[in-house]
Amino acid sequence: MNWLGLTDLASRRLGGGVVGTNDELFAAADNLVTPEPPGFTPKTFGPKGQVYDGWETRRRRVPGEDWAIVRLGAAGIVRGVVVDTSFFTGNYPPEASVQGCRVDGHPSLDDLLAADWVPLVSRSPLQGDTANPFSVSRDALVTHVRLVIHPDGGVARLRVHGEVVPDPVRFPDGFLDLAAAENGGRVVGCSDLFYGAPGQLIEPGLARTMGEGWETRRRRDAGNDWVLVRLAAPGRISLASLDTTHFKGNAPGAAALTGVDDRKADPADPAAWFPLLPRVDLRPDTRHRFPLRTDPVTHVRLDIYPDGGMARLSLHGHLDDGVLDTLRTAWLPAPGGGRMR
Ligand SMILES: NC(=O)NC(NC(N)=O)C(=O)[O-]
Repeated sequence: MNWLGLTDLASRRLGGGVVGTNDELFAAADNLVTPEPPGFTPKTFGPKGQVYDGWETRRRRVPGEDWAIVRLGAAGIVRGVVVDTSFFTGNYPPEASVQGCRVDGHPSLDDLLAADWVPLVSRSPLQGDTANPFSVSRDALVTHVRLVIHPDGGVARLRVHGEVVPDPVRFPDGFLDLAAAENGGRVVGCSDLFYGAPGQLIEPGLARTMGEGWETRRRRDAGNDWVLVRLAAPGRISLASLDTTHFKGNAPGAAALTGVDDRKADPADPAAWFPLLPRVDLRPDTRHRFPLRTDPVTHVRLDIYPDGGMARLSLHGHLDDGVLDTLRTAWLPAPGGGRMR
């Protein structure tokens, strides 16, 4: 499995955050979950030393290790972790390990320190100034991860790629945005990502700028651009929102939605796809809402004509029969009040 293409569960864009650390003298652990790639300006000194875009602890003078605990923006099953030491050359940690835990609700740092942590990445060597990838083979639903560096040093980013398992308490009636990344939706294909990543279409909230959407290059042929979303779960869509906010001179002229149910047909077969929203004109800089009434689908394709940019795509609807029960089962409290054994 190419787990690098899975959602970064820790990303600040989904609401991930650093809950605590034992040391961040040189650089704040909060930087670990910054979505943008790390940067570095050499010979830039603040009151504590060279400024780094990452988490950096002081040089340890007693035995031990340093740690930072990250609350995932979306709970799920971790398939791989990247410990990115970009720009840390003479001060990267020689080794790291990662653990996960599940604590439901809104735990304090003390709750988390007392949690039962399970290994996700065993103590492993790191390289400096490198995105160090580690695949994870444990099928555990986790809400938090702990990065431990042995014995000290700096890490620019921690990426925690995995499959979102949405907590059904968030949608008691089974009605949700089936495309949303925080619910488990994922962009699995697109025609063009020249100017902006298509995964941004399904991130939470409104795009603050054109740069936070998906934008294709100007097409000079007869074709059209498209993006393919694997929904969080099978469901019937009743409201599609196609948001061209910020795209004033480069909104698509029109768009259409088609869908497929991969439990009944092969998405690779073009004949399996059926219309959800027939081709409709779009306006620049506008949040369009289209009421729909669809059969259950697992994948949705957005076609834009001929090219252009979109800020957000949301597809609200009801989960198909049985899906809510499956999610409730996944989230049954673990023995010991929700803590994983
Ligand atoms: N030049 C450095 O980066 N020195 C140190 N770190 C910072 N941030 O200044 C260190 O000792 O790791």
